[in-house]
Amino acid sequence: MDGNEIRTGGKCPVMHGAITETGTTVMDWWPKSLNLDILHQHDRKANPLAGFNYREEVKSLDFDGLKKDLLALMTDSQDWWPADWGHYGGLFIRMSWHAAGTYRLADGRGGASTGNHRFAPLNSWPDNANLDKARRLLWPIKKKYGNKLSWADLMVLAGTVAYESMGLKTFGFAFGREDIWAPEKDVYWGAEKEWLAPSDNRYDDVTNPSTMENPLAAVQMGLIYVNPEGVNGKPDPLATAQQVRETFARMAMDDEETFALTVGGHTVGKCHGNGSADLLGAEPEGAGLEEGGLGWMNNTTRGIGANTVTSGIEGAWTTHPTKWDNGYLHMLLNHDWELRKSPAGAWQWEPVDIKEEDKPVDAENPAIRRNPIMTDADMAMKMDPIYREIAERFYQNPALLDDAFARAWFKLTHRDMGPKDRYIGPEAPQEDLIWQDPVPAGRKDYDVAAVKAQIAAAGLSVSDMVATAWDSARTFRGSDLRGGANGARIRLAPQKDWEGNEPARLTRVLSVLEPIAAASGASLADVIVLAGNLGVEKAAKAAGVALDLPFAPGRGDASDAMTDAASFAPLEPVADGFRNWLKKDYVVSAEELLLDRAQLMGLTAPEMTCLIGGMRVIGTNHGGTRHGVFTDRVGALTTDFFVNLTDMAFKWVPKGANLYEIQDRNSGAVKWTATRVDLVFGSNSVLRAYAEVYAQDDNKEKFVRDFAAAWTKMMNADRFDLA
Ligand code: HEM
Repeated sequence: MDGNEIRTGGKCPVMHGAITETGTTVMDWWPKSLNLDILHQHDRKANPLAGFNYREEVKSLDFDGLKKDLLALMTDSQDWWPADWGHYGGLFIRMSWHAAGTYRLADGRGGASTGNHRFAPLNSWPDNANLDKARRLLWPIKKKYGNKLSWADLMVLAGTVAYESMGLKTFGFAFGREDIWAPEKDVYWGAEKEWLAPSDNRYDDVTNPSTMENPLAAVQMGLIYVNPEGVNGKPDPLATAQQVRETFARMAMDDEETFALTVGGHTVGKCHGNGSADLLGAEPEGAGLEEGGLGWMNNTTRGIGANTVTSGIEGAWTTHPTKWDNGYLHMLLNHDWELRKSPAGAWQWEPVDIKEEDKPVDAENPAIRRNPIMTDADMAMKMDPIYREIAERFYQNPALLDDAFARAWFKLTHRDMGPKDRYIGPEAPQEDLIWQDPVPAGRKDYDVAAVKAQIAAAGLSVSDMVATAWDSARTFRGSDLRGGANGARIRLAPQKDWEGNEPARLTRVLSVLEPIAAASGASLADVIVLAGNLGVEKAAKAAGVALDLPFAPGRGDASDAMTDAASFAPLEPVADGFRNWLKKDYVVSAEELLLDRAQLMGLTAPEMTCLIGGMRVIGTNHGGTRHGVFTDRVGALTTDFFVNLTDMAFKWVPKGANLYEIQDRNSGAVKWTATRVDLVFGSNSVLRAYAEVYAQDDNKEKFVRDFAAAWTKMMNADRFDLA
């Protein structure tokens, strides 16, 4: 049935006029229109626990009781989904890893911190087959601990406790991941329209993994990482090694971490492919409602236990798959391996020759022994020279693997939680780790008013102060809670040299602010923000509005030693619609980049509008250009940007890809120049509606107040100590 049939009183006997299915939305009619929805996800109205403060409440969780219950659950096999060898550890670990492993460094999106694994598309990715069962097995625990335990925390904890129950000394665990209640709308998982479409779609050259489209990290649509059977399903461990290296690097893992994770991951559990994938029903999102939200059901034969089909590969990696031991490297390094097909028809490596007692027993019948297996990615750990060197080293000294794995597992599962101050619970590790971007606490006891007075007397321009504070704060992204003004990393490499930070201007401004910080005891991070606030207040005053921005001291200054310069590279802006700047060789549409950045910063569409309108009249434009200044009164926080944008006295004339002239419609005289980003606020129907609000005569002061609120939100975005 389609919409026309309903409206013409056609075939549908029941009157209903709402669009209850996607497929006929505005975005379908005009696929190129800006998806402002990404700025307004996770509405309070969709949250059944609105007003509930998870991060406070989880502190009173019965941590010990929960852990005991989880340990008991590990070996409490259920008839509806029996545990392999009577232990669910492998399944739960795979669930935790798949929840966390979608994280990618490039934009910080993905990862385990929101519980997104419950929702589409992730709940139905081919690679997540049968993890719906893992979540269902956890339901009694979730039910018991209720609101005090989020799914997001539980899914990561289950894998961590599984490792403990199998004998690994973990590096710790932190609670504090708050659940979302609807699928994320902002995450780009790839352009393919078909699951597991060939890798070639997302590489310029599939033989050169670094050419994978950014910000993607997985090699095919619907996979978390690489294809276990080889590049495009063709076994070749050396080629797979290259893809593993790139994929894990995009998840922020180096060679040793990647090796430790793969080896440690496959030290326990098994692959499932003892049957035919053709007998499986649809994935959860596409399955009939009688499946109760589960997917991949085999309703024709016994498709559980030893007959489960998940990846299609069949077998365990080690002799004792429910024990944390050195069995994986023992198996991998001491046997020759040959390619065979699993019962489900997947490529897998099996030992040419193996002693009977070294084989793992069947997952259900201990009287039968089965061949161990290696995936193509496992073989990469032996065949690739760099991984091989690590393999030999870790095999000789298993304690190295224990430590490397425990640390890498902790990083994998906590990377997107932000700084360690946000960790909750008795087992949260205290050690400073470089990937947490540590920042020491700054002083709060200095005389803020006196410092502000010194800045005011130092003679910096409004534009200098506002632009520097903005550049310091704008790296913040809510996706993994990195970046931001705290730490004043803008004075350290690599940030101080980023083109978008205008190094010459930055050096000049910092040379004024640094002595003020040093003399007062305030951190430079605080002084930069204070200067920005001062600039905004001056601009408001010039527009006739008295403004006294709130300021909370206490930011700290980070050090070079605790800054992993390489991992900051992805935070570099290549475009900043707020500062009206786009790297010259960047071809993506400027307004899409603006939207992406606003989403990462956590701004709503009205907040984004205010900030753009304010920046344009304050005149912070990159390099001091006049593009998009849009006012004759630069430096005053007026509503001129919106007034002039909506005034029919002017016409917009394209002058190149990104530039426009704003001409007087009658005389043709050029008044100002603008960029695409400016004009989107006059042309997009929604953004124009916002622009009109601020162009109205009665909202001049409201604009200043709204700008101030959005500005303050940005300056404090990374003040987790204030939350
Ligand atoms: C190098 C990339 C990796 C590849 C290609 C890969 C591939 C696979 C495949 C094909 C399976 C079988 C799934 C099934 O049929 O049930 C599997 C299972 C598993 N993987 Fe990985 N994996 C990788 C990395 C990891 C990592 C990093 C971890 C955790 C740190 C991990 C932990 C597990 C566990 C515990 C299982 C067993 C699941 C069970 O017993 O039900 N894997 N992996």
